[in-house]
Amino acid sequence: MNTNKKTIVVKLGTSVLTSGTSKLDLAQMVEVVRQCAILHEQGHPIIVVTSGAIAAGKEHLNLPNIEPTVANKQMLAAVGQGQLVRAWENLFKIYGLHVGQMLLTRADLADKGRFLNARDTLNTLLKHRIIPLINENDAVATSEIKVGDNDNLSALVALLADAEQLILLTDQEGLFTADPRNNPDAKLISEVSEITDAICKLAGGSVGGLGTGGMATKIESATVANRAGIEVIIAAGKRKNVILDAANNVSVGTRFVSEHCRLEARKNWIFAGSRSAGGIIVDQGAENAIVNSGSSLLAKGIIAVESNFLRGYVVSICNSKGKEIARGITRYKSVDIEKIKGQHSEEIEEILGYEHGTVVIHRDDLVIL
Ligand SMILES: Nc1ncnc2c1ncn2[C@@H]1O[C@H](COP(=O)(O)OP(=O)(O)O)[C@@H](O)[C@H]1O
Ligand SMILES: N[C@@H](CCC(=O)OP(=O)(O)O)C(=O)O
Repeated sequence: MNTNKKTIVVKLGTSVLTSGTSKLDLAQMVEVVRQCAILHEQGHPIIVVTSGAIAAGKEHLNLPNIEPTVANKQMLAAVGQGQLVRAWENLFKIYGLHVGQMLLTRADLADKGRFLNARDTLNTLLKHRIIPLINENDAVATSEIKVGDNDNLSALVALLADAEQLILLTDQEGLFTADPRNNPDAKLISEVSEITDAICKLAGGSVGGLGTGGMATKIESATVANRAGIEVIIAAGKRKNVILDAANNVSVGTRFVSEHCRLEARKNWIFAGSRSAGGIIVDQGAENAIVNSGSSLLAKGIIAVESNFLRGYVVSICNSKGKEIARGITRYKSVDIEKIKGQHSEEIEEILGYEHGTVVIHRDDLVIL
């Protein structure tokens, strides 16, 4: 991919999608779609994290004042998610674009194997130039497996997509020195270079009754994304050309600059975040390909597997002398690798009865020592 293209996650809060009313604001949504379509046309992969299912459910059932119990919210989400996606689908269709829905929970992102499955789906949608539309799977998620708010979910999606930028669109121009709803003198903070305790204390909850988490969860989101080297912008959804400006580095809202290099952050995660769960011994050809040519690890070059591990685990890659040469995230569990080692990639499906792609460890998930 051209290096000028950046993967951008755009998160829309309920406050933006409804413009503070009890209905989806289609005029506001089409404006978002127009901007996403321009960036898409320029070749930037765009992912939309959309709230608004519960609001859409209330609108569809005409129950604006229904009690917000867990059961009611799950019912509203079950009804509203379809309405929400249909609205997005019809609007993106104006620009000749397809959308693909992904409903996630924390469990999908915390489990290593499911994380890879979700990442594969996301990448395949992007490869086919389809706009992923992501929301939490509210209809089935209970508090134990929920992320709980789409600000944090969008940071996890940005990590999943290895995005460059996360744009959180809300009903305020950005982070203020105090909640502007009840502090008319509050000032907009245009740039945050470090998320300190003082910054966290400025951010209050949601008082409008539409959104979840307010500014506090947006700061949590920015913390997670910044740590992974992803820039975060909090800005007003209704500001003209807000997405285009944010993507083109025009000053808008509050920008959280990340000092971490994305690649370094990923390497740190592969090293520090997870202990190696086992080892894969490779032949000389595979060693050369990985170390000198930046290639992925194929089954063909694997001689042996040590210890038991599952798909998604971090494993060591060792040469035939037992020296660790790299570490990476495996797409196949050890028992599968045992069966496919030394074989051509095209044979994987026939041997296992399924496949998780043609490589055992993708070069993006590999760190050379
Ligand atoms: N320091 C702050 N600066 C800006 N907004 C704040 C701040 N503290 C709390 N808020 C509140 O956060 C709200 C936005 O969050 P939320 O209601 O969850 O909306 P969304 O649906 O966009 O996620 C604002 O309407 C505002 O009242
Ligand atoms: N998943 C929920 C929204 C949860 C949420 O975080 O809302 P918001 O603070 O408006 O982004 C829904 O679709 O209604």
